[in-house]
Amino acid sequence: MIIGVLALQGDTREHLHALAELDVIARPVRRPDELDSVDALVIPGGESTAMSKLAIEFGMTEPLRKRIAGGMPTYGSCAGMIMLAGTILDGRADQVPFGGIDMTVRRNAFGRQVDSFEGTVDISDIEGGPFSAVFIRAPWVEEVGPDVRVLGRVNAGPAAGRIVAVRQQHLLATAFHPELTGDLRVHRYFVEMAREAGQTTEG
Ligand SMILES: NC(=O)CC[C@H](N)C(=O)O
Repeated sequence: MIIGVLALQGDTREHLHALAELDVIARPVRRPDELDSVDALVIPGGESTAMSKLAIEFGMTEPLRKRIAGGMPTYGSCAGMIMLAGTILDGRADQVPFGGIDMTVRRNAFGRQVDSFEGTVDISDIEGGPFSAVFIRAPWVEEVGPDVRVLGRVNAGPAAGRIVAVRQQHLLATAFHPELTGDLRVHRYFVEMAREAGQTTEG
C-alpha cells in the first residue's frame, strides 16, 4: 500500500515524516499520474485558497474529486479538512474544494485575533486519552449531514463543543494538526482505514 501526501502547498513534509514513522510507504503527489499510483491520500494543512488555485493550475482538481468520490481513503488536516468539505463559509469566491464530506466548514473560525489556539480534543474512535491539539487559523465544522460521524469536539475554552474531527466512510478530517505534535495516533488510525479499504477492494 502506498499513501500519497498532496504536495501542492502546505506542510507535506511533516505528514511524510509521520507516515514514515509508521512504516508505510509514503510519497508526495503533485501530478495526476502520481495520484494514479497511490492507494490513499493525505491533504496537508496550509492555505486552502492557495491549494485550490494550484490544484486548478496543475490539472489536479478533477482527478482528485474523482478519486475522493470513488472511494480512495483520504485524510485532510486543517486546510485539508476545508478541501474535503462540501461547503465552505468565509472562503474566497474562486475557491473550489474537492468535496467528499457532507459538511459545512468555516474558515479561520477560531477568531481573527487568535492566530493559533491549543486545546484538548477527545476522538471517539481513538484510545489513549485526549489529544493536545494545535489549531492554526483553523476551521471548525458548523454542520454535518446524516452520513458524517462526529469524532471529536473541542473539550474546553471559548470554542468548547465545536466539531473538529469527522469521518464519512473512507474520508477523515481534523481541524488540528497531529503532524506537528508528534502524536501519531490519528495517522495510525488513517493507515488502518486505508488498509481495511485495500482488503475490501482486493478481497
Ligand atoms: N493551518 C491551516 O491549514 C490553516 C488553514 C487556512 N486558514 C485555510 O483557510 O486554508
